[in-house]
Amino acid sequence: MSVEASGFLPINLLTGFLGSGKTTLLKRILADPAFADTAVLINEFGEIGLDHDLVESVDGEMVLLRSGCVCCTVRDDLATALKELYSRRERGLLPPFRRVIIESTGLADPFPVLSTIKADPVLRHHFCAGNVITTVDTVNGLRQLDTYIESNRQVAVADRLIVTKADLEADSKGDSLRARLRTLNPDAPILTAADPNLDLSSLVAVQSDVSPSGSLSQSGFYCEEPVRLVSSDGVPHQAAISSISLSIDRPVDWTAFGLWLTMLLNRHGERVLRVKGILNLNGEERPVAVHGVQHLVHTPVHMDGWPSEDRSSRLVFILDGLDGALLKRSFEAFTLAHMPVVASCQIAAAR
Ligand SMILES: Nc1nc2c(ncn2[C@@H]2O[C@H](COP(=O)(O)OP(=O)(O)OP(=O)(O)O)[C@@H](O)[C@H]2O)c(=O)[nH]1
Repeated sequence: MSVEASGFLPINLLTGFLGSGKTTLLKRILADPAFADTAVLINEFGEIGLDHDLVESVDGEMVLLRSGCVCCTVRDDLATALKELYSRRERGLLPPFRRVIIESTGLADPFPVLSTIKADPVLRHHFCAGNVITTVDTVNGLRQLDTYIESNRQVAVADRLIVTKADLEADSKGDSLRARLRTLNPDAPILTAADPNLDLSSLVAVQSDVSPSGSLSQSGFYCEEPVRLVSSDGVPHQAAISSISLSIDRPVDWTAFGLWLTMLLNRHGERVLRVKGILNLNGEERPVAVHGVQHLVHTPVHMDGWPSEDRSSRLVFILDGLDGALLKRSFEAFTLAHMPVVASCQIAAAR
């Protein structure tokens, strides 16, 4: 039975390690009119969620994007968020979206996400599995696969693997990454994000045959026996991972900030898994989005405007074995002298 005939709403899981390009790919999908009837759930790690804003939405937990897509943030319970979304659609409170894309956190082990959908009888009644799409960063991907079990799981479960940032690396590194991906997941097509002809429809696809129960066999969504992958030292890495969120309510000096970030990543890049933020810079009307992944700092981008009334600068760091309190103190010392910084640390729970 075709998906349309089945009445099930397909769910695509968009996963991939921290900073590997999930939101970038999501924005590309949502910008395509063919996907205007999409609902997006963004699952965020860190106290200050930023992806929601970086998709250029307005504030609030659930918003209607300019493209007509629905976007909301999941902080606690994925099953509840999906049911709420479906219920609002049925009651005519949301447009009749025809698919859901879940952007997982970069630290997520995809299996619990997938089994949440499988295990819940209500969800099984309304939703079916679309492709699991996994982004892998050419610059940092091999090291992340060497170090983080979650990265291996994200690759193993994929129906489509998207290699990102190939434009920033030599071809030989891209070739090594592809070879590694092939060993972890021999079946999934490996596609390149930089390819202007990347067929988004085949990414956001659904297996053509949907059984009435909604169960699908090919996708990792319905994997009964999760693939067992063991990290090199056998230690779960989540234990050392923490996040710190910094919020600064006065404009930031770009030069001082840039110097501080460069020094931080030069010294501790291995342990700064991700930094992303929205900055209110001295002399700038529009906010600037900054992104870093380990030693790599991406070119800062001026956003179209502030996503909400909040004009404070916000930064989220995800750290592996680096003390967030020390990082905050260093930030204050370098960039803000004695300006107040509101910060909080939390221990990560990979979802
Ligand atoms: N040059 C280049 N930059 C890219 C590519 N894909 C993503 N980026 C950049 O990488 C940075 C991180 O991209 P995001 O899309 O935010 O990554 P993410 O996986 O959503 O990050 P998290 O949600 O924090 O895990 C941004 O600065 C992007 O512009 C790519 O193919 N080439």
